[in-house]
Amino acid sequence: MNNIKNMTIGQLRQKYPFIINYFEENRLNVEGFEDKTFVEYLDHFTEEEKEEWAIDTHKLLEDLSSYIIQMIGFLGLEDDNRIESLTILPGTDKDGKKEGFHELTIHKSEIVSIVGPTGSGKSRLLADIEWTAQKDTPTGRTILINGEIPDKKWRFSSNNKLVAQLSQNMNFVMDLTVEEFIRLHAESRMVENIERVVEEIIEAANNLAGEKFELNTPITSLSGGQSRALMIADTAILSSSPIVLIDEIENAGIDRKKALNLLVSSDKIVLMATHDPILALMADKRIVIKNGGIERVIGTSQEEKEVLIQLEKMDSIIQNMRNDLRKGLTITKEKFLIDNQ
Ligand SMILES: Nc1ncnc2c1ncn2[C@@H]1O[C@H](COP(=O)(O)OP(=O)(O)OP(=O)(O)O)[C@@H](O)[C@H]1O
Repeated sequence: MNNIKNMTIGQLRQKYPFIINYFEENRLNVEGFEDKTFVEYLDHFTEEEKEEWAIDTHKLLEDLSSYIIQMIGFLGLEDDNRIESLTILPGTDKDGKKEGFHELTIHKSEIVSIVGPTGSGKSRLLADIEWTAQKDTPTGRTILINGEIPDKKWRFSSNNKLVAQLSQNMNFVMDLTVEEFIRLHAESRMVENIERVVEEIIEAANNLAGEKFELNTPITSLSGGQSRALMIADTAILSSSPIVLIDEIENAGIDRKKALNLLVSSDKIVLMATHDPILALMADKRIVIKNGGIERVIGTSQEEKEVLIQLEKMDSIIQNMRNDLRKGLTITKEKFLIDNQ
């Protein structure tokens, strides 16, 4: 909260859209001062003006902080920037044996992949994080937020979720168009410039999806890949959740690299369970799960990053081939010969 004084009015309005009401209530016209801090704005009044309009700068500044704190409390919103890290403390594997790591802390803008055989417990780890487990799940793990035991409110608040889940089954049942869906979400988040957000989300989603869709497309008629793309764009741009959990993004028919970049660029902690080598190596670290327990945590090496570049080339060949086949074209050797040196 200390940095309110250092934020520009534009930044304040973006972070706390309700703040326009404060300016209105106090009959302060801040137009044209978006690049100035609130203190700078108040300083622009002359002594005569302050007297004439009874402007008490000191009080206005103090009231602004209280107003923001009260509104956040009232609306059940949280300052998501407060989340800097997520820590996993070990529990036990399926045989009750202690897990093979001491503690794992993941910071903002980090991507961690979760690998392991089918049924080994990848989804269970994501579920532990979502529930902010406190030795009260089958694994006995403990989840800390910013190094501390998190408030239980995270578990139950629907408006203010710690975690956004992007799961394989993204079947919409609501009878809404894409635009109505985004608007509804934007309104519930009290976004100021809804039009802009709607535009941004549809653009980002179409950038991820193979086939473009329109604002008036009913969400029930989106393909699996398109609804995935919409949810990822919506989560990156509009969700207040600082942690994103992804279970199996691979078959979604979207540009996986762009999707991850979009999520990470919005300062989120991203954890994804995956069987896909490209996604596994794109992460900064990977958690290896075996028999229900975290066996080890591996940092992605420089050599692996180099292999990843090759893998991405191979992948783009496959993607192009897929697109050509979809378009009814034939496959030629020249176009798809892999240069393997
Ligand atoms: N440490 C554990 N102790 C007890 N049960 C566990 C543990 N870890 C996982 N399980 C259980 O094992 C089962 C399989 O786990 P899970 O569904 O997480 O596997 P998965 O790795 O996600 O599989 P897939 O790759 O098929 O999606 C679940 O019922 C889960 O609750």
